[in-house]
Amino acid sequence: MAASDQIDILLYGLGAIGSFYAFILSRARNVRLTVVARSNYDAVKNKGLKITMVKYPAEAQSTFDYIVCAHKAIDQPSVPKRLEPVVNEKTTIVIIQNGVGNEEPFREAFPGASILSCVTWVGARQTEPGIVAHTKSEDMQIGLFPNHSVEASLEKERLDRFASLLTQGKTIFQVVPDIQVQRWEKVVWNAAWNSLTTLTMLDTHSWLKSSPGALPLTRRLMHEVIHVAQNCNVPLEQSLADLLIDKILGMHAIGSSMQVDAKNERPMEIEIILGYPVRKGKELGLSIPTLETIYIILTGMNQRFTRTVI
Ligand SMILES: NC(=O)C1=CN([C@@H]2O[C@H](COP(=O)(O)OP(=O)(O)OC[C@H]3O[C@@H](n4cnc5c(N)ncnc54)[C@H](OP(=O)(O)O)[C@@H]3O)[C@@H](O)[C@H]2O)C=CC1
Ligand SMILES: CC(C)(CO)C(=O)C(=O)O
Repeated sequence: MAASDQIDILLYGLGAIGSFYAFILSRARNVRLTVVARSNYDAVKNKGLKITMVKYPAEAQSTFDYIVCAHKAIDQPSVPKRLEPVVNEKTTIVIIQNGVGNEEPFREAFPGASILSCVTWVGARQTEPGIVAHTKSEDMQIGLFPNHSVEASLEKERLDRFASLLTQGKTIFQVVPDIQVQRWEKVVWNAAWNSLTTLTMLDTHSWLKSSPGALPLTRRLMHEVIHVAQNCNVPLEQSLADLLIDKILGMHAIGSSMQVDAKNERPMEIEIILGYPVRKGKELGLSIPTLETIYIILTGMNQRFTRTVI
């Protein structure tokens, strides 16, 4: 392979979703993949996978064409600093996480970089260190978080190139014109199902059947997030709430990645799923009492799991 054809990718956060997409990217031609693994470093290293593994980005001692962030968005603003040694003027950041506002700390730290923002519907879980079960569905939407200081043709080239790797990796995905629509749609879903399955420790269907108030509360919560999105100029319809409720009722009952975190007493992604919409809603003077209440209670619960991240 000519060095100029090689695409250097760093995958940051080798958990359930990171492992899934590391597998996809490892199937693409010309990709040299390096992964940053933390707690599962030894377990994965001992399996002899043909990928380069490091514990800290700086250990890679090179820069990357793409840095795929699939870590939990727990303390998002702390991550760009750790990636600084491996970012250069050609690096594109790819974010595969739930939540909204995830891109902002990266744009602030790397104002010249392109950012690709992804919403995945893959359901996966790391059952033991280094072992990941793909539990349900496979779909992803990807789009630019536009950077007006980068030429539009270059941004598109970077998007197309990454999309071609996903195609070669044989995963299901769509390139979309305004990814914020899909990010907010997914956050309406996560704000409801992740929060309510975590607070109750029930699956989605048991929660909905638990009392006559459960369905209306779920709908109210979704409507408030949609209201915030609309006021942030993201064109969602209020009818999305009923679509998402019908969607869940048409599926097997599920828990959520947040519920898994709570069961494992690990920090939960409260800020990017609830905190950002709450802050936006308050800035805009919107009435969001249900969303705010759920956010405050989950923030309290999260205190039990908060620990120092190294
Ligand atoms: N799991 C799912 O079904 C779905 C998850 N998502 C989203 O995908 C993203 C990843 O979730 P998921 O794969 O489930 O999470 P996991 O907990 O399985 O994996 C997260 C990985 O990132 C590592 N990590 C976390 N924080 C940091 C950090 N600050 N620096 C370096 N590594 C870090 C963890 O290491 P360590 O083990 O050492 O903590 C772990 O290996 C989240 O935003 C989640 O909401 C979206 C759709 C579905
Ligand atoms: C897998 C899925 C789609 C289930 O709601 C999810 O996003 C999560 O658990 O965080």
